[in-house]
Amino acid sequence: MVSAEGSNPVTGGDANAESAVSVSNLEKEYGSGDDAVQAVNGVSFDVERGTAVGILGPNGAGKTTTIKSLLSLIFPSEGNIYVEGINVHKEPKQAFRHMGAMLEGARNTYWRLTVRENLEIFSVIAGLDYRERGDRIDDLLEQFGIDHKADTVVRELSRGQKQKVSLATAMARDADVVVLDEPTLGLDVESSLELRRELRRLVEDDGITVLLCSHDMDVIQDVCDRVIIMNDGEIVADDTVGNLLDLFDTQAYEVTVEGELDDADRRRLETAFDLTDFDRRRGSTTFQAHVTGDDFYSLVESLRAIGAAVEAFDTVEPDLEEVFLRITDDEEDERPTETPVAQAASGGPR
Ligand SMILES: Nc1ncnc2c1ncn2[C@@H]1O[C@H](COP(=O)(O)OP(=O)(O)OP(=O)(O)O)[C@@H](O)[C@H]1O
Repeated sequence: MVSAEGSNPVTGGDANAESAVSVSNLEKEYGSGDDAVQAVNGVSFDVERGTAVGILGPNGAGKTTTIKSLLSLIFPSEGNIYVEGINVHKEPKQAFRHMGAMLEGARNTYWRLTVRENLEIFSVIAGLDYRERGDRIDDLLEQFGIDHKADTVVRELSRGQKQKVSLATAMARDADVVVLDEPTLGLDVESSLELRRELRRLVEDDGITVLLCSHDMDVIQDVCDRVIIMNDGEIVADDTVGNLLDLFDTQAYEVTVEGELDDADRRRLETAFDLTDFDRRRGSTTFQAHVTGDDFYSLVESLRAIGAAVEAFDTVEPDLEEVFLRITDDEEDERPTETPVAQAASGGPR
């Protein structure tokens, strides 16, 4: 597993004083006996104050279970979670004073109440007095661009507006740590971009710590400093977005050869090299070659040997989606020692 530089693994269940969030050896098993499901298996990570961390993973990876444990909505089988140094399961009320949550589908708001009433409730919970509340609510309405909807009931808002109210209520609590589950789900491009900008602003200008779970890689790439990738209840990568992209940088090439490569040649090449995304059309064949160093030259030799004239070799710039797919595919293939992730974890080349 790749570890984020500068992060401090937590051991023995102690809170890490430097961290806004500290999760150690988290385990959660649902059910029992033959029906038992190990949803989370030994997950540990820290989130530094004033940073944004994204949790990515395929369906069933254990992301929601981790988030729900953090919000104390479920009790883990093992492990400890601290928010601002407070154990969320032993002292949930104290921990909640520091936390705001935005759950998928704006489920953390009261849909029958108006936007302003929702913000009132959450600022009362936050302990703000009457005068502070008025100012805070006006600020939030303006900040999130929903002041014109202040007296509308949440149920009647668009999806994007509901998401904004949901984030505003999380902020009404004056939270230090905001936990978000699929914050941009169902939003149009413009609203999604706006919400991403707002989240980044909260981190950079207000020093808020953000932990967000999303299937939307663009959101994670735009908002987060660091990404944790989970698979099968475990963390399989944990590093800065930049480092994870670097890990796969210049390791893939898009190769275009003249002619439509026949199946026998394709199979021969695939046996020797890691090739993907074959596309035969209009008199040429394109594929991606995941090769490094000497393998690159061997591939050129092999193409020459089968008489395939190379039209173009382009470096493929990986995005987070590519990184994610390759890391989780490698896990599925149970070939961890051959992956760049495993190499990096063992101190190998990056
Ligand atoms: N209440 C429950 N009872 C039994 N099993 C559960 C329960 N909740 C989750 N699971 C199982 O635990 C595993 C992890 O689920 P979890 O919802 O945490 O994954 P996830 O990464 O959030 O997935 P998704 O992206 O689909 O939301 C899955 O195998 C799921 O079926």
